[in-house]
Amino acid sequence: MEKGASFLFAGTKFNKKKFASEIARFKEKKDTENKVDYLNMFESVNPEPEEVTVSTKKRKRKQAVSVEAVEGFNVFTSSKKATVVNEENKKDEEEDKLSKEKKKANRKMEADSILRKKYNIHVSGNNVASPLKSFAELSSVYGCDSYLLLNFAELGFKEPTPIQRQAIPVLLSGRECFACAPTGSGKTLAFVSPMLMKLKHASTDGVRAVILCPTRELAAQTTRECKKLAKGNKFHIKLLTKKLIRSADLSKLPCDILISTPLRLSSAIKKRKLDLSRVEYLVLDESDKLFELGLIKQIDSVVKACSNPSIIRSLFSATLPDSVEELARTIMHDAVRVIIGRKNTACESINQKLVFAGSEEGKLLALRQSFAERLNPPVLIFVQSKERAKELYEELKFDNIRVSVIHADLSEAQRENVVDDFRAGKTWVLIATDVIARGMDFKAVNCVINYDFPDSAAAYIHRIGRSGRAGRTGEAITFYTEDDVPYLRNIANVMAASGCEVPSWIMNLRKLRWKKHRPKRESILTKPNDVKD
Ligand SMILES: Nc1ncnc2c1ncn2[C@@H]1O[C@H](COP(=O)(O)OP(=O)(O)OP(=O)(O)O)[C@@H](O)[C@H]1O
Repeated sequence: MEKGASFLFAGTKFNKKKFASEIARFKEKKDTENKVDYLNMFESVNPEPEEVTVSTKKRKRKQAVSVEAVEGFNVFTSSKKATVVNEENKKDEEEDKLSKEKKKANRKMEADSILRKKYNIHVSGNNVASPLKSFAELSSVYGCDSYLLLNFAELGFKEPTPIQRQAIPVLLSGRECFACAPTGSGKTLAFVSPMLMKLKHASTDGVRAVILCPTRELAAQTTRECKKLAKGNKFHIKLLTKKLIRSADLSKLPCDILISTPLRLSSAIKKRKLDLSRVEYLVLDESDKLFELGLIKQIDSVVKACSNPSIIRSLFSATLPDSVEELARTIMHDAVRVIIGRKNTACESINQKLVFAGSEEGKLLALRQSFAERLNPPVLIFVQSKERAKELYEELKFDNIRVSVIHADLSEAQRENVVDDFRAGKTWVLIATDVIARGMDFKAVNCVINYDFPDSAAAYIHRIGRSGRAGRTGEAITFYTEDDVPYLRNIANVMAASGCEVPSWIMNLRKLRWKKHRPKRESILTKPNDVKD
């Protein structure tokens, strides 16, 4: 049979030349009819619903293209159509991809918010990185070197604490950060680990990261913690001491991480001993303390000296007043705010009590009585001045308890020894001023006694936070006299917010705007100072 001839005419001789024009007309009509029929049929059999998923649409278009290709009529029309359909397919694929991405993003957002709810993590800011499910994610998601995870394991850290879950990914994602989390909740690791991860290896390119701490003791402790976490990597981690400033040409000193108090660092900057223009990370630990009036100039000079435009700054504290946040925002870019639990509250694992002692003499009696009944060392006692610290030490040193004292009149070495002895359990009771109220991590302090009423709610939170650390329980006893009653309500609010019982009469007191409360108190000494035993 001749190619293209109809089956009906098989065996019949047909003069095609003679009937050429009719054939052409007939064929043309038939083509169109066929096509219309086919399309009509397709539309009626498969009416497209108003809302169809992108993939069903695509399938239909694919079917349409394949049927047209089999029919083989009008090559130009169908190839043009195929191009249009191909473009539509491409668009569909893109839409498909976008919708999948959107769904994935929604699922991620849901999972993030479930995790945040579980750990009482509150964040504000755009595109905040997901909280960590485990430390293992540091390696699977962020490519963390194995030494760091080994160090966590060696230190017995199995799970990240809530602040670590959120602040670490925020910092690793290159964002600046305000972080407020309870005392003893692992903030140090939360800012040191991302720093170590980002710095990757030791270098001799000058200072690359700076951590500022309000006191020498805290700076020394943070240096030790940094070194423990960096074990296995050869980072140069330096505590800025007077000796170091005197002895070394700091500009040539290999130093990846420099830890200092603001005063020491700003004086080294002033003497042009230090170049901080390459600093990539700046952490202000106990940031609200650093932003207090006395330190603000020094902080300002450090912030200015860290002039690298891509620097990442972060602020960490257990207390973060709005005024400090406002001030800090002026120097930070697009910072993420991470709050664990409620801002400015005490650690919930501390059992807090208020004790009316009547007078100064009453306080000493109450203290001796409580030690006679039950002394559960280590115990930390806070007083409001170094003079009072010395007086209380004089009273207690012959009481057959291993007591020691720390205040600003001791030399750096003496202070270090006192802290070491207390850590080692050689002393049971340590009398202190607020110099060690912040950040100091004495592992298992069982009880904090506020012998003198604290001068602010923040001071209260930090003082009692020396116990009940890393999930342990602790006890806090606050003595008060008539002089302190007007300020009781402020402390009672902190107690109530962390779930402690407070007598209703205290909650009914008028709330005072807190001024620094350091009333002049009668001497603690029961004997004149010059009478030697
Ligand atoms: N993931 C973890 N698991 C268990 N313990 C941890 C973990 N991270 C840190 N710690 C331990 O918790 C204790 C408190 O940590 P850290 O001193 O960093 O607290 P902090 O939040 O800075 O407290 P503060 O507000 O008083 O300065 C330390 O002894 C530390 O070793």
